[in-house]
Amino acid sequence: MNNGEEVDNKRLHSEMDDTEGNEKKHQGKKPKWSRFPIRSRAHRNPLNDESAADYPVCPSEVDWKAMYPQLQSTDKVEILDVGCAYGGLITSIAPVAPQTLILGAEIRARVSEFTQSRINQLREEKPEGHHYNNVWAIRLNAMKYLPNYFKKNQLQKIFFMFPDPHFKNRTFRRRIIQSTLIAEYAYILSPGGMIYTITDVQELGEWMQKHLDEHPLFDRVPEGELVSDPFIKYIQNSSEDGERTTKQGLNKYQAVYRKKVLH
Ligand SMILES: C[S@@+](CC[C@H](N)C(=O)[O-])C[C@H]1O[C@@H](n2cnc3c(N)ncnc32)[C@H](O)[C@@H]1O
Repeated sequence: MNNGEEVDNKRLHSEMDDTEGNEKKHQGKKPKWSRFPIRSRAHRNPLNDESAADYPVCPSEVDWKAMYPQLQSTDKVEILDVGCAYGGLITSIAPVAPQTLILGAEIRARVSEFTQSRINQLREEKPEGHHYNNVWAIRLNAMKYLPNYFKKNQLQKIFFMFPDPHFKNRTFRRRIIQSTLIAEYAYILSPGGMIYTITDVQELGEWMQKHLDEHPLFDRVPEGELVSDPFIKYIQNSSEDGERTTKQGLNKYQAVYRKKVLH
């Protein structure tokens, strides 16, 4: 058991609680980026991706200071958004968890560059007085290179918001939630750390839940417990797909899991 890491997760939630006033201030005042002036192929094949030479060999080789200008030596990323696209979720939670380093991982290079420009602009404009120095996004194929960036037990939260559904049987192995990858997510998550999933595709929701339910290192967090989770409303509406599905009135299938604390 690692009490330190469990406490960290509680600290993170209380950070969100402490900033409730701050959070209210931000509601409905999120910077508007209704137009995304880039075109990028909607899909890349994550299994056919670039070579390992494009990535740092291990977490200590990553230039974190270049991403987070106010980084202190003990700071580390604690929240990861996999498939962050244009950064809707990460830029929404940055002001309400101001002491926490948040990273978005996006496989499409042009999209991650766009998200970086968005964050740089937020850093300049400081809407609502927040500095946005605690958030960044990188080009990263999360199906292959997460352990190059994150140490064992490092993260408190991983978000999978509206991942690509890959509908055809022959492309199921491209889905971001599956047994071998869940083992990798478990490795980089702290004991008590959480995985958040949401999709508007029922079949994919059932797939993600089945695979996470079956994994011995995770327990599903009961819906009742999520009522008091300060992050839950952000997974519903703050990413671009979250906004889109809300506007379209689509059903959303969410499930949250906690990594077991083994004694
Ligand atoms: C359907 S979009 C959802 C975007 C965002 N999460 C949202 O809720 O609006 C899925 C995103 O995941 C990205 N993606 C797909 N496979 C990925 C991978 N292996 N690693 C990182 N990003 C990936 C895609 O490029 C795309 O931007």
